[in-house]
Amino acid sequence: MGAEKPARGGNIQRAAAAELSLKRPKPKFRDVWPEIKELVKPRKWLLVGSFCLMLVNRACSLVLPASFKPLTDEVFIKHHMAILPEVVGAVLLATILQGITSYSLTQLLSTAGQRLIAELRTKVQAHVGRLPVSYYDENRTGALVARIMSDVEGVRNIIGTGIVDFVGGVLTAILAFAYLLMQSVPMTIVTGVIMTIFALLVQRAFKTIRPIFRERAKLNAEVTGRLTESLGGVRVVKGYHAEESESRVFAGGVEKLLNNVISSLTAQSLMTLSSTVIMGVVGAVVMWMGAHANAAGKLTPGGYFSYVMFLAFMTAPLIQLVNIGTQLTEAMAGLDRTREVLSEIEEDANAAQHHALGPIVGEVKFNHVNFSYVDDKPVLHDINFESKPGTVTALVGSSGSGKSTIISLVCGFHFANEGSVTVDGHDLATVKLSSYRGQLGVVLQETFLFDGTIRENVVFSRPDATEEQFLEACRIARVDEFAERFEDGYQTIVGERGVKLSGGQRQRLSIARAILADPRILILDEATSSLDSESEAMIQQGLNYLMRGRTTFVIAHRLSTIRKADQILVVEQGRIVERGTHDELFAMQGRYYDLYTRQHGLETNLFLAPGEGDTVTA
Ligand SMILES: Nc1ncnc2c1ncn2[C@@H]1O[C@H](COP(=O)(O)OP(=O)(O)OP(=O)(O)O)[C@@H](O)[C@H]1O
Repeated sequence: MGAEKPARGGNIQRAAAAELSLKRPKPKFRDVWPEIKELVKPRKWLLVGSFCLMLVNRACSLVLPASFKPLTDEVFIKHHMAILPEVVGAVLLATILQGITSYSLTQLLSTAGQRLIAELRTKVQAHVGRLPVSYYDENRTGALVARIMSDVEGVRNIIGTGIVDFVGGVLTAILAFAYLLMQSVPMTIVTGVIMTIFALLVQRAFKTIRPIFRERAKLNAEVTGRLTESLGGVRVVKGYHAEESESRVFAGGVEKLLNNVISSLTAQSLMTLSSTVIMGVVGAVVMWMGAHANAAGKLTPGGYFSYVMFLAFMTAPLIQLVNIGTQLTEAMAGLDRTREVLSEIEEDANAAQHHALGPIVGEVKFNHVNFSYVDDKPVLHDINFESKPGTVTALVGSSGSGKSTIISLVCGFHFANEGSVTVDGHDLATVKLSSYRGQLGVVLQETFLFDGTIRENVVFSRPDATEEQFLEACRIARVDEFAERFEDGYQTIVGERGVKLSGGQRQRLSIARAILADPRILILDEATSSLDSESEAMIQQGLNYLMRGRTTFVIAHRLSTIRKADQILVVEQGRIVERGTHDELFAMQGRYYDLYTRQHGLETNLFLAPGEGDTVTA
């Protein structure tokens, strides 16, 4: 059993992810092929249709160069005017068909490409949402945003115009090459050799450019991530007058990005330069050899012009391939990173976590739990306690002692390395987390609010709540008192992270949210900040209601909560050093007594452990 648990799995997952990223420094076409196949499969017929259109399009494009031979040899030189209408008619018809097919291709493929981006974004976001908390601990928000929004952008080139243009280009080149061979074998062999060298150069250039693109996406994510953080933390930035240093950090990131773009631009312009030179060389060779072939009576003037035109038709797609190749390279790099994210194991995908919980009563037990975030750095040691259904367990202790970690284990964010955490007798490591989390409610110190309305923020925990249930929750949590005073009532926008509300209002809102969720197990991380006594009283009333009949875990700071707790666990350096009720612990005159009496003189209703708040040791 033990070996299957996701806690160990968590470390294994991390190691596997690290190993995977080491193993895949560069995406190869065959690596991303399964993904491409998956994307292409539902759009098979669209692509088949597009290829047919492409065939017509490319065949039509060859009519014009082919017309040069009869036009020059028959019409211009021999004045056979009878064939002129046929030649002109064929050219006109072919051009019109070419135009129509080009238009349809762009329409069909661009729409399909954009739709694909939307689908892929939704898929990646949903997957990221289902990943374990440990994944978020290790990845920056900005990087995740880039994974979801930018990385999938490039794939439009795979389904979109990129791949069809690519194949179309190759097809035209082959057709043109066959025609050239029919006209003059020696001239075609010489130009063929030069073109092959060019193609090899292009391939090398792709190899150089690919890592630059990978690096660019990484830099982009870093710069965007830092920018998001500094904009989000504007109050701290301004409070410390750190605008300039933030600007410097940003400028540094932008500079790196610029250098990256410039290095890829250099490679791209080198490719353009070499393609121009190659065209010149091929042109000169053809001119030289064509003139000699004409003098020897082996090539008519019409044959020569038509040859030159076909050559141009063969070279143009080759040069176009440089562009499309770059786009495809970019798309593959993006797809590779997307695949990396999609290959992360979702919380509920762990085979060991198969047990779907029905409604629970909320009996939580820690059985000799040891836990570490990082190997060899244990955070919890032999944690052993039981919380009976409907009771309050308060956790107190110094900062960094492991209180939040215990709560994380109750929430199933992390799992015990040794021992087990059980809910109603079921080991959380074997439980389908989606069936458990629906019965869990959290009210955290850092209230998490969206930039939406008060209503949206409350019903977030239960989107299908009725109007009565919503209003009842707001009334119990005393949200009604301030919400109804706003001009827009419950439709008032709270601002990013709730900046337009006071600390107390934010807390009341998050209590309403938890009341509406009606959880069996409640997690409370009380705010340490002093609130005025009126707010405090209101919040306490809401909390009292909320805690009633639920198994509550609270990182407690308010004495009222602690006094009322059925058991208090005093945590120090990852161990429970004392346990009991307030009266029992107080009478013991141990660590709890110490913490309590030291702080009591400073705060009347606030219990601050050492290291928390602005405490002065008495
Ligand atoms: N995601 C993490 N990765 C690695 N170590 C962590 C992580 N979260 C916490 N820790 C470490 O685990 C230890 C316990 O932290 P925890 O947050 O549980 O303490 P706490 O008692 O809740 O502290 P506070 O009261 O200050 O919030 C600390 O040493 C901390 O550095």
